[in-house]
Amino acid sequence: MSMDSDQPDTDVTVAPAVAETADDIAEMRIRGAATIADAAAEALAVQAERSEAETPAAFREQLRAAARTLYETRPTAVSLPNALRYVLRGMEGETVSELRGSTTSRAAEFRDDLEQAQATLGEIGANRLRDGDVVMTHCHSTDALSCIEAALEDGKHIEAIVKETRPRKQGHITARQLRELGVPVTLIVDNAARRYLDDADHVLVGADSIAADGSVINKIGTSGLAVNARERGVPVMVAAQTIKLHPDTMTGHTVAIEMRDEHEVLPEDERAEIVGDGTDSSAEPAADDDDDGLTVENPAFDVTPPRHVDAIVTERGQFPPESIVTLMRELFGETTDEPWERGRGRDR
Ligand SMILES: O=C(COP(=O)(O)O)[C@H](O)[C@H](O)COP(=O)(O)O
Repeated sequence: MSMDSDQPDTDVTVAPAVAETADDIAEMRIRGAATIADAAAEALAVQAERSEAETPAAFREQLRAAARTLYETRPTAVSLPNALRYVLRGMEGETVSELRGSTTSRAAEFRDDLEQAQATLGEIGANRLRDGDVVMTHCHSTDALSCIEAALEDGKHIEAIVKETRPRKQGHITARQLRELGVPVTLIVDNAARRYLDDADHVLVGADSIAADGSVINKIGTSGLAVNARERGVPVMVAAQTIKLHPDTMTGHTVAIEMRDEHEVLPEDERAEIVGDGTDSSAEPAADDDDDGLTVENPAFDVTPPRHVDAIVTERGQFPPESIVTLMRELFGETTDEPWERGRGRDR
């Protein structure tokens, strides 16, 4: 699924609104796998609507360029390339007007389906939650929240233990939305999760990608939580629409884990408190002028092996992780080529 950055840039105009959406995704003003997919489809529709291309070939190349711009923002949530692929495969027609119409209606269809899938998934996931259950959440997942919302609509009382989720504290978004739904929330720091698992009936998380072997790629900290939950006997439920299934993993590819800026973990002033400002002559000399000897790593996601997951809940039903590959084959076949690479990279 790699983009071929050695290809020469063609003179293609990407609508400013598309560049803005790409920036919002990269900077996490738009975040979460389903929300990213929705925004990407919307951006392609905007590109189609605002295109001033005079020929079908120019129109197609603009749409592909817009897709590449969106694709290059964040690497882990497969819902992004899946959304781009879906919309571009619906770009059909002999004239610019036909191409515009087919692309915008395909994007609208995608966005409707996404919303419907989340609602259906929520109803299926809600069946796993009993009246009075306590769920522990990690990060902020609209798919996971859909399960809780559906359980509430069924008249069940649900409570939540919400992990803060350092460094970006997406747990605060989860806590706010659960409170808006009237769910009693206990907010904890990530390090308190094992202690509070004794009070939880389920761990409920979302996913950015699901691999063919049933591994779940989600916010960093999910795998440790799942291991602890297994040790405590608390079932781990992953709420993930089929847009999260990663087709390339069927042919042996791994999912790229995004490494984000170290300043999310350690701002400059806090770094200075650790390494000093260079005026302490007794400090160990640095290896070179730029190296203060302190490395900060900030992986945004991790991989939870299937043996630590009890169920993956999709809009097509719930699956033990090991059998998710059958659904992947049914939905994707074996194709993994990217329509936005045509005319540039390996498909030229
Ligand atoms: O890991 C995250 C978000 O990470 P980030 O905040 O870095 O984007 C979410 O659990 C999944 O994306 C699922 O979310 P949803 O169910 O809404 O698709």
